[in-house]
Amino acid sequence: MATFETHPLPSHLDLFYNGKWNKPLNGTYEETFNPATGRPIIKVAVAGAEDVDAAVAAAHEAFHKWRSTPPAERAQYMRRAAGLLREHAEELAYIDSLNTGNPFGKMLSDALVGATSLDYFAGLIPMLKGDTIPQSDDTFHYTIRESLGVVGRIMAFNHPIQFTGSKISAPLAAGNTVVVKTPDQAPLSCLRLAELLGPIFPPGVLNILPGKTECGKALTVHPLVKKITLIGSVPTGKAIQQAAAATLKPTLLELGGKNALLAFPDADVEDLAEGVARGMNFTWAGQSCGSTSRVFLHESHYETVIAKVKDFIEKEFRPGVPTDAATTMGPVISSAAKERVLSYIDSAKSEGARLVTGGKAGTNLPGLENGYWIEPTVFADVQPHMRIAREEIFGPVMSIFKWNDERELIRNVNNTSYGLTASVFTRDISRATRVVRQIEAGYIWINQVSKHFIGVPFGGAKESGVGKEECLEELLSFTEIKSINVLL
Ligand SMILES: NC(=O)c1ccc[n+]([C@@H]2O[C@H](COP(=O)([O-])OP(=O)(O)OC[C@H]3O[C@@H](n4cnc5c(N)ncnc54)[C@H](O)[C@@H]3O)[C@@H](O)[C@H]2O)c1
Repeated sequence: MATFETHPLPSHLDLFYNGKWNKPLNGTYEETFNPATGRPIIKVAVAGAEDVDAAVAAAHEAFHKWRSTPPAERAQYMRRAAGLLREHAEELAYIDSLNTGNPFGKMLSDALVGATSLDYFAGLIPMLKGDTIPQSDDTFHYTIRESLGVVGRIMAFNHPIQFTGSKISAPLAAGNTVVVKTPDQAPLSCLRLAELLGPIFPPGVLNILPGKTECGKALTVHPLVKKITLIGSVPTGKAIQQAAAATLKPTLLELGGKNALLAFPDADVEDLAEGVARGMNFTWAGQSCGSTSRVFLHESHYETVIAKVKDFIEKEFRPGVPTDAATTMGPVISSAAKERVLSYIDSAKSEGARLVTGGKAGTNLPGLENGYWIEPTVFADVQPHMRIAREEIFGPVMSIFKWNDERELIRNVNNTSYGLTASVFTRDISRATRVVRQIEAGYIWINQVSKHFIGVPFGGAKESGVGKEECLEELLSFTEIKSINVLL
């Protein structure tokens, strides 16, 4: 098992901007916790509005040189960053599992996703080109793509190193400088990332601020921040869009979901049961925006599949020390999150849903008794009016519905203001193709769940987000088109 000795914590706990470590101007440091034990790990700086000013000024200063750096050279910087991330993936994964409670094995893949993203966007840099537009013989019209300036990137807590590695990639590739606000609850891996990657970029190009809401708000309203992006909840997305309106700042928002899995009678029940269980992402206690937390099973296989899902979950997902490579399930992020999830479990019971498995908090594992543990929980016979059917829980709680009429199924699936992901299980490709057209969601799987594929646009419909990531469109969204008209 990894330990502090084999995988040390970051040695800097301050703010990284202008190519160096800076103390927070208000002198504030706060504890960050290990959610598996409930114990504090170490105190970390909390950036305030004045620190944001200083970091943005440094990023603005660096912008003019960075945007003029030849594309091939920019790509080299990014490939070096990808290589370093890969080289240090184990250590970053260890820090993330300590600070988020997510199991080490999966955090290792997270770090590698960050590296892949840096390489992918480095490779896309040649796509930052303009057009020529035919008009008349005596004129010449063309466009160029320009970088925006300073980009603010605000992070959610569930995949800190993956998000930070991935989300700096497109804006940096497009010639922007970046100020990252780390997740409130889990800043440590981002600080280690700053130690590793910060020095390889020119000062001010990559800036990383541990901070909380005040830091996010200050970035959002700052006039020198030319685009603000968020991975977070719908209410935060709305607050950011409103605040960004004051400077007419474009936003890129990756928000929450209440995603549906639709199972048709011809689906293979073994594959389906595994897909239902895995789609809930119990490994990180259901804390994934893409989790298919609403499962619609056809009446013909309803009880059979429920029994198989229960078996699968009880065999597959067991709490354990998150830094241990064999652990398959972690806790939720905080005691507040634990209380919130438990209130949903209570509401499901009182509203008449049937508890299939789980439902309890806590674990007896030595040393983990005070962590924020909740059993993987499944409710069946859920009705559309119940709270667990309507609200994003962001915890290990799945709702199963029974259906027998396709039109009513689609109506219930779309009866939500969210629209992030969905999954359809059927062996009939014609039916799958017809059904996915009717589902109001931005990212849909057929006969699979959860996976992202670099290059395939990821982003929500309806209130689940604005804009697409992980693709060429993301790169282009960090540029602006300038049109030039020449009289010959
Ligand atoms: N669509 C996606 O790709 C995606 C991925 C992961 C998580 N999420 C969503 O994120 C949420 C869970 O993450 P969370 O609890 O960290 O979300 P959150 O909305 O509470 O916080 C997200 C970030 O926003 C900052 N913030 C909060 N209020 C702000 C404000 N007024 N102005 C500026 N910044 C502000 C926080 O400090 C934090 O860094 C869930 O809803 C989940 O579905 C979405």
